[in-house]
Amino acid sequence: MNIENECNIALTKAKKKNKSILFSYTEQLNNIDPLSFYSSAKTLFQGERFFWKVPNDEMIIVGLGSTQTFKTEVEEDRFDYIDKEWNQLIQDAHIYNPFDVQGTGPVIFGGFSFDPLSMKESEWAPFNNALFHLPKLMLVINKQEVFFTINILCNSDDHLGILNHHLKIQREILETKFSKGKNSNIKQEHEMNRQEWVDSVAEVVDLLKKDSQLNKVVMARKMNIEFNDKIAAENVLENLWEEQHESYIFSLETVDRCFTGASPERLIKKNGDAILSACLAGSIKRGNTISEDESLGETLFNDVKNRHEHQLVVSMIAEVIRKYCRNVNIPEIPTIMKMRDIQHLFTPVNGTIKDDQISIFPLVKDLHPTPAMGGVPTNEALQIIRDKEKMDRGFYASPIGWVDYRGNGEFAVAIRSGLIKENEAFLYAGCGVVSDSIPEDEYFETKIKFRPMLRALGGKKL
Ligand SMILES: C=C(O[C@@H]1C=C(C(=O)O)C=C[C@H]1O)C(=O)O
Ligand SMILES: [Mg+2]
Repeated sequence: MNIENECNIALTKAKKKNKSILFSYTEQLNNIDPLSFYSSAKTLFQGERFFWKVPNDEMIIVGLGSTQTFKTEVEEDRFDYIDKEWNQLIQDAHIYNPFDVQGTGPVIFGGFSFDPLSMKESEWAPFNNALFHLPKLMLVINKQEVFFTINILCNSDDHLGILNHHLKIQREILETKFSKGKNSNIKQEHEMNRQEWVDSVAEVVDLLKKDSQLNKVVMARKMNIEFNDKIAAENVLENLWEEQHESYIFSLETVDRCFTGASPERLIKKNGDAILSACLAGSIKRGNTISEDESLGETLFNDVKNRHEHQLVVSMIAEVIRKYCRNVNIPEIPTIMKMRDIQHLFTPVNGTIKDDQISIFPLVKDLHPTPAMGGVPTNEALQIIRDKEKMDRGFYASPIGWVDYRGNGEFAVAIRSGLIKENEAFLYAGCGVVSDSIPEDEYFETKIKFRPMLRALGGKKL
């Protein structure tokens, strides 16, 4: 069997070098349903699963188990840390991957905390400042082609039994039929006091008015929901898939927690030397009729406050992308992106990377947080967020995504998201506050942004 021969090469290398060597083997398979694949591994791999789907379904990745987990508490350098650790592992790896397709072969999936210097809350503790899994088993569906990768860490004293063990697990999961459980019932919802939040936004508006150097601060709030029984992350994911098909759908599990959501916002994509980013900021609700919806879209497009909020994001992203890319292309005016519950101003950005040896991590590091999540200037805005928000955003509003061994990858901004922990869910929503923001309107905007997660959790009829 080819896989045995290849595994033997890795085992020999591990013996010769007297160290652990990553063995990664990719093959093409017939169709597998990604959600069933994720769900079937509940018993075996809960706490070590991830899920990723892009808006047009061109890329779906499901990872199960963890051959290696990369976690760090370092602050500023958390991006470099993951980049280095990942590079070190793949440098000596034995990789069998005959496919020249992005996302195949060994891939890590994970994300970063929003702000390592913010206050810490216990619900986020196991995520650290960065958390990535290299899965044991991974399914990748790239433009309808199905690939399956198995990753094994071979120690110097291991033998072929290690491969058989993995193949047995693989068979077990592929043969498991999963039946969807019922949604849990909500016991109670708790939001931070409305007036308190509105007041803190008003304080930020005052700061923005007083200080001409300060242009924008993104303020978020959280909602805690308690359920009668444990929440099934698989159900939430399936609901998000059905209800928010136009979004990035993601989940990242660790220990007894699952961070999941449906984000409309790409941070960065790298495919060879092609770079894509997106500016998304400025929001308005959807209309009840086509004509009301169109007229709301027009109002958004012509609204000075929202255009300003948006332009601040475009300027910053343009600067970072120009630093790394040539042939940068950014339309002069935004278009309207319509999601199920909300419409946004949207400007796509693309370019060609100048240095093709560079990985995606430095771009992620320089882009995060964009003024769609932090503010302008970044550091001043972050300090105000720490002072005024008084909560731990955890991985909310942060980069979440994947990187393959060739340095390709994609990160979305993890908004419209929530953390599920047994029978509790913590949902987050924020909005760009500028000097002409009306605090009550910003409250309403965050209310709309909670909807995708609330609906997926079986919350209020929306
Ligand atoms: C911060 C969020 O969304 C961001 C803020 C927006 C705004 O203020 O108009 C729009 C899109 C997102 O970039 C969120 O959904 O929590
Ligand atoms: Mg806004």
